[in-house]
Amino acid sequence: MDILEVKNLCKVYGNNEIKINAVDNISVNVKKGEFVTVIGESGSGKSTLLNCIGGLLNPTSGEVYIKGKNIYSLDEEERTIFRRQNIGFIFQSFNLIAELNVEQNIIFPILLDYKKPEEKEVDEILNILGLLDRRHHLPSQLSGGQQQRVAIGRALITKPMLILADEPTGNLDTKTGEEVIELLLKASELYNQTILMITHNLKLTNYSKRIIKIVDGKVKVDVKNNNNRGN
Ligand SMILES: Nc1ncnc2c1ncn2[C@@H]1O[C@H](COP(=O)(O)OP(=O)(O)OP(=O)(O)O)[C@@H](O)[C@H]1O
Repeated sequence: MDILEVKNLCKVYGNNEIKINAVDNISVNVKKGEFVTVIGESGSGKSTLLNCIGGLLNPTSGEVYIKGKNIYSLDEEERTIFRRQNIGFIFQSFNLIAELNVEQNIIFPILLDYKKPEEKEVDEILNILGLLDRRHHLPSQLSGGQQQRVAIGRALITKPMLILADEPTGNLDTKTGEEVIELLLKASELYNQTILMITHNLKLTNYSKRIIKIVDGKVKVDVKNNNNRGN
């Protein structure tokens, strides 16, 4: 079964006078374990698409199935719980909580579900992301690349099947960006997770087997990349 099915998705911003078809009838399927990069010019609709897929932004029409569940058939509260349990988000601005240390930031999503984090699993994530010796540091005491690794840890800790990443390397230099993506792939392979990642950095598409190009809210190209290094 495909982990993600997007059917005839549309998102229109504005009203009759100024109407923007930000996502214009997109249908796309993604299999479990796939790493897909999403590219396209600024304003082409990439973030809108990702936010609709992630249940953060209600589409105007169309359907999003995750693990066979139509997420927009759920009410808001059900969707929030489903999202927390099944989707990990990584954003360009790391969105860490300044007052919490590395370990506390990573386990935060588990605490939100009133669960107790497994020490072994936290150590495993810290280890794979190279953060074991930073576990008690605050975000302000970390480099950009380290902060993004914490954000990745936070996205992975609940072992969601789907990771949605919006320009995760946008605030990092090229080398750090590549290192972070390599760690993201290593970690997600461990849990057989599916990743949909928006990037402006075409070099990063080399890591993925599949590239989707968005033009004016539509899927223009959906190709398999033979030159992949990751996955
Ligand atoms: N809240 C909003 N209200 C009105 N229009 C919006 C809103 N958010 C986005 N848009 C418009 O929708 C279109 C798609 O925007 P979106 O942010 O999805 O593009 P993007 O491809 O992610 O761009 P970028 O690469 O610059 O982040 C753009 O024309 C944008 O101006």
